[in-house]
Amino acid sequence: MGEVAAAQELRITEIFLSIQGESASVGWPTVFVRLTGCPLRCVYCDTTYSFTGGELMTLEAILDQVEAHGVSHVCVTGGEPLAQPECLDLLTALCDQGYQVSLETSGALDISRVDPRVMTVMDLKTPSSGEAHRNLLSNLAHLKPTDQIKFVLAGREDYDWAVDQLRQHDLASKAQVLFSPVFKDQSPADLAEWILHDKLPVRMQLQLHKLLWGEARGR
Ligand SMILES: C[S@@+](CC[C@H](N)C(=O)[O-])C[C@H]1O[C@@H](n2cnc3c(N)ncnc32)[C@H](O)[C@@H]1O
Ligand SMILES: Nc1nc2[nH]cc(C(=O)O)c2c(=O)[nH]1
Ligand code: SF4
Ligand SMILES: [Mg+2]
Repeated sequence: MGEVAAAQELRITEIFLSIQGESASVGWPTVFVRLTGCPLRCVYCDTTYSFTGGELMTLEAILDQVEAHGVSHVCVTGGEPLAQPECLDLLTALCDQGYQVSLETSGALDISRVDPRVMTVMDLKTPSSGEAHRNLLSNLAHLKPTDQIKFVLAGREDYDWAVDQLRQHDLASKAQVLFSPVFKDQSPADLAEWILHDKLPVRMQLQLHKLLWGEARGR
């Protein structure tokens, strides 16, 4: 190494402005920073284009691009953002700049070192995703009441499994719990009826950006 430490770089698929379509921040104008790469392969994944490619960017260049969009909410997603260790420094730098920062993560990587100012949205992968064996249950101990535990569901088996997880781990006492249908693979109306029938303490979610714009990339 020379005298000056190498600038930290992250591999980035895209940075774009949109309406937050998921989570408890739904509806806010938000800058999305989508990190490249994911060690999971959920069968329903709507972002497979983020698995490879991307562009190396310095932390400084990312912060500049975020700032240029001029809004106060930032969502760090992917791919699996925590698969790049430098993501932790990006999250802290965004918080230091005063943004309201959320993180979308698969729940398969350790969240214990995520800056406590970040709102973490942690997926618990359902059986139909094919990746439920990757869920890191030790993450549950690191969630704050303002964080969210998310189930993305396709079919009654996923639903029954999610209800079981909810009760077994008393999830509603740890964070807000979100139930969201896999786009086109789960009837939202059926999901709503199941939740009401069981009077579950969960928030149902539809992906607002897909209602607005379909499956367009960078939205
Ligand atoms: C693309 S992932 C990126 C962050 C992280 N890898 C994860 O899985 O949470 C963001 C969110 O989109 C959800 N998602 C992906 N494909 C979807 C689909 N077809 N329908 C509904 N939600 C989907 C994921 O379950 C996750 O909650
Ligand atoms: N509008 C919009 N909102 C989102 N919230 C989470 C997203 C994601 O891909 O993680 C996402 C996305 O891709 N678009
Ligand atoms: S963890 Fe997220 S990005 Fe990775 S395959 Fe699953 S939904 Fe897609
Ligand atoms: Mg998305």
